[in-house]
Amino acid sequence: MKSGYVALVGRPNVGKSTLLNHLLGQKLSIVSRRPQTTRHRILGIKTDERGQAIYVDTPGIHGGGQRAMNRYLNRTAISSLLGVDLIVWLVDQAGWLPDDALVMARIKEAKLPVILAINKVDRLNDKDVLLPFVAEADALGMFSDIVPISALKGVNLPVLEKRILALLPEGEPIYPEDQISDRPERFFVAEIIREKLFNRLAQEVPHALTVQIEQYKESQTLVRIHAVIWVEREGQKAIVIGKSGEVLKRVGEASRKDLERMLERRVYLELWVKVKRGWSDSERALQALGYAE
Ligand SMILES: Nc1nc2c(ncn2[C@@H]2O[C@H](COP(=O)(O)OP(=O)(O)OP(=O)(O)O)[C@@H](O)[C@H]2O)c(=O)[nH]1
Repeated sequence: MKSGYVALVGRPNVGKSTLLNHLLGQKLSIVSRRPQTTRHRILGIKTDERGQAIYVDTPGIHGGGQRAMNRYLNRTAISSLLGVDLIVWLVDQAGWLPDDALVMARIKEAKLPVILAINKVDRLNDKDVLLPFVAEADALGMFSDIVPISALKGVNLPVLEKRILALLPEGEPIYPEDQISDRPERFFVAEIIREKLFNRLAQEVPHALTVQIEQYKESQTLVRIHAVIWVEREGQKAIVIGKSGEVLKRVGEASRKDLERMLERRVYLELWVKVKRGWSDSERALQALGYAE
């Protein structure tokens, strides 16, 4: 049997969450059209007869931006390379971008086997267009494998998985076979609420928003959840609440539906919107909200 840790790295929006969800066959991390929605390191665990691959989903390693949230994201991305056995680097079929140079530098430092997965090839009518990119990547001499994939359509994912397992060390499974994550349920609860907010408020309240679960009480038939949505300004609070509370009501309803499905129990969900000025730019506020490592 094979078993080990696989770091999934790549710049924001390249399709890491989509790939992870597809490989695991479950919706674990948030998928969004907006970049930088994966703030947490999520372990997705896939066990089959060949072995166990433990995926570490890293927030995008990217340049620019000196704010605390960006620093946090960069730190987690780098620390997620410590202790892994293999790196899968996801890039877009359109080619390298300036940010990719940063990722490349990190990966070289890590001195681990690297698979380059070229994603979104479903966007290409003529696959030959990829050849120069593949040749250029190959010439770098830093990849164990180069695999074109479509995370969205599931193209070539069995090949990718096969290569991943081939490169993992021999070993017995580290986690129980039926475990798919190491995150507590309340983490997924916050992620689901945040996903509904992002879906609803796409343009209006970008990253200045986070969800904190203040209370999580379960009985056999019911889960009572009390969540606070933190924003940075009064104006954003008004947007999240909406006219006569419309937005918040819809977000609550959509979240509750998903939560009841996930938790297989009735859910009583209470949402509050609160203002904490400058939270995304304050290391201390980030720690208080659970973004500390
Ligand atoms: N056409 C196409 N679109 C894709 C593919 N994979 C992902 N996408 C889309 O790309 C966007 C970003 O995907 P995500 O999976 O959220 O990207 P991510 O890398 O996890 O992004 P962050 O959370 O910002 O780190 C979404 O709109 C996906 O539907 C693919 O293979 N083909």
